[in-house]
Amino acid sequence: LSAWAHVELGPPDAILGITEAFKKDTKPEKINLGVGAYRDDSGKPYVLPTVKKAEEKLLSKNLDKEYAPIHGLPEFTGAAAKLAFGEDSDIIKNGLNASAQAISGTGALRIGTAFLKSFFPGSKDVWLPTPSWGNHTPILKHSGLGVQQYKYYDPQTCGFDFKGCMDDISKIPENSVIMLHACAHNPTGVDPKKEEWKELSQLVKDRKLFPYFDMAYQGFASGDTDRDAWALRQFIQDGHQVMVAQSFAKNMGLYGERAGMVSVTCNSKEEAERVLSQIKILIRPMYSNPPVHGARIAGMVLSDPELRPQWEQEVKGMADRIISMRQQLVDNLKKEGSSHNWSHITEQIGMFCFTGLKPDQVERLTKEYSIYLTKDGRISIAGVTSGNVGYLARAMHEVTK
Ligand SMILES: Cc1ncc(COP(=O)(O)O)c(CNOCC(=O)O)c1O
Repeated sequence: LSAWAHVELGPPDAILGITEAFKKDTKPEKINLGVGAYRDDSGKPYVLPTVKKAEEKLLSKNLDKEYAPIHGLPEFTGAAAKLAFGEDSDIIKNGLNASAQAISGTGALRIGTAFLKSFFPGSKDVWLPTPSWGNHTPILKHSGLGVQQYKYYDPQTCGFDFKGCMDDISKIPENSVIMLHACAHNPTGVDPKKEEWKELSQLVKDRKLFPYFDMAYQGFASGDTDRDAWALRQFIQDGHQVMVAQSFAKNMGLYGERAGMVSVTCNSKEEAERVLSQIKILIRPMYSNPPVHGARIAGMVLSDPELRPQWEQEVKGMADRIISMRQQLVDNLKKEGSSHNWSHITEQIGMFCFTGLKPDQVERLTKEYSIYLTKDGRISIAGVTSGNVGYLARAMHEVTK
């Protein structure tokens, strides 16, 4: 008898399953709105010119392939910390961040939650917004933490349930961890307004909660890296100690290079050294040390005086295309004669849009129009182009009449 006779077939990943079905579809007008990766206006993946330039510069340096330090390449971690906290922040000036390069944003969350499991003095429950990124719960479970949820999205308005969120957070037991999406909430695209963030910060402080920011889209949401880090920096300014997970998958297009970082803010440089020493002890038996290529690219793009401003323009270009597609989709829905209020499509921000379409309407979009999206009505705006936005609007109008 085989040792694996008992192993069951696991459920397919919901998002990858959509891409499989999309690939099998032979209709020329098919559209894939499931994938959470940027596409240019011709529907192709986009390698940023500054990333290509950085790779050429790296190649000419004839670098070796030696191991990186357990906590990553300093030329990457230093630059990524400045991007998150701000060049002239106290955190950076006083060396108060314990930062470790991670296997992209997922790895940053995995290491950060493993650190919380071992060292967080309070509850081992982490509170997620409802809904949250599908991978948050499995990552928390892998780290042996509990998962709880607080209200966040309002299906009535397809917007932020600020009141429900505040009510739920005011009931979270003191000394718990609360996960917050720094910008471009996945899957809803719904972000709190600045005034709401300020009230959330005060309440999180009153409840003595520990904020864990997931910042996977800095620069990709609004087009401005400082604007997208505003909530994180506001919380720090309000006196919170935070943990933050960064990803360069979207804002630098380094999806498959797996460049990310986890940071913990501390009360002194000495404390940051103690914290980092324990994070390194967690990393060593997990994967020992991180991949160097993506980190070298990201570190160079962020630090090179010629590449950095160009990158800021390129990430703004991606954000602007997404924002323009949101507007064009709403304009086309109006042109089709839809009487629904679609303003949430332009009020939401980042890669994704929670359309408010019901499962049966999603079903019809796929079956009758070969438009692929997740059952919850989430569409990746990156999959919308000036070439298919008219067809998408017509189909959405037809199924919501
Ligand atoms: C909120 C959030 N955190 C973290 C991450 C981490 O991504 P990575 O590990 O690629 O950096 C992601 C990437 N999600 O990818 C799109 C999707 O499938 O919904 C994310 O959306």
